[in-house]
Amino acid sequence: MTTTLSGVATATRATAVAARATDLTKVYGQGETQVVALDAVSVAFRQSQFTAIMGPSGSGKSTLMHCMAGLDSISGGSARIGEMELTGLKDKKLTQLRRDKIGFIFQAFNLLPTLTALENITLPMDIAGRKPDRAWLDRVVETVGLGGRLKHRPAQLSGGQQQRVAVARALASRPEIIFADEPTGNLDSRSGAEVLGFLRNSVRELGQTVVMVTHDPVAASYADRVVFLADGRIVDEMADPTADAVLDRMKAFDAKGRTS
Ligand SMILES: Nc1ncnc2c1ncn2[C@@H]1O[C@H](COP(=O)(O)OP(=O)(O)OP(=O)(O)O)[C@@H](O)[C@H]1O
Repeated sequence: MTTTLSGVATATRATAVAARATDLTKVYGQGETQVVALDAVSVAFRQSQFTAIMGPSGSGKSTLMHCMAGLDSISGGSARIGEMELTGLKDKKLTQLRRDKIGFIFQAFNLLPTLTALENITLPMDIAGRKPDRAWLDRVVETVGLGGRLKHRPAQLSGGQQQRVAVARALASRPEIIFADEPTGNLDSRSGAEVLGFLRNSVRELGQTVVMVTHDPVAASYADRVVFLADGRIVDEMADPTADAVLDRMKAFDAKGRTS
């Protein structure tokens, strides 16, 4: 049994659910222009697990992530972060929930150019007026592996290093769950591998929970589990994925249509 920094046993955390969708439905528009982006999706994301969400373009990956993260409203069913039900939460509570319980990583790194790497990492907590847990921050920074570059500004860092700063920023407040939307989409394959390795370490060594949308079977192979979406429904999932197995599954979508 591995013990995380907090002393919480990973084995215990692994059985708990960090986020859950139950019959989650999202409909955009009305009448003839109506699009059912999510069609009664039920899925649980366990703590200390790295999940990749894959599927053809337009299958609902980003919508699922946005609804789960409280960035978009829900048409039906429910979305929960930990024990907190998102439906019906007022804007202020939703903002608090996003700030306190959720970390975000986007394709664009979204770092502030005038701040150093370290200042960028602690910025969300500084804004919230919260002191970072020093031991945790040290551990995150160590896992980031930026060495002597913490005083550098974003322009002095490579794309991969900048994205690692963004990952560390998402981790700094120790959120319940991190949602990453194509985090390696702007990176070359070497830098992408660095960032993915770091994300995986944050799960294995720090006990974090990560959900990542990706189009890339190699990126998905870093995850513990892949969930496949097609036409707004979950059509399959795979444990301990390899890039080849994921690629084969994606090809099956093309060969048999989206609802295979
Ligand atoms: N704001 C919106 N208004 C109307 N329709 C939308 C909106 N956002 C998404 N959709 C539609 O919902 C469906 C799912 O979109 P979504 O972006 O979640 O798919 P995706 O799997 O993330 O696609 P991609 O891989 O291309 O990013 C698509 O048919 C899309 O056109």
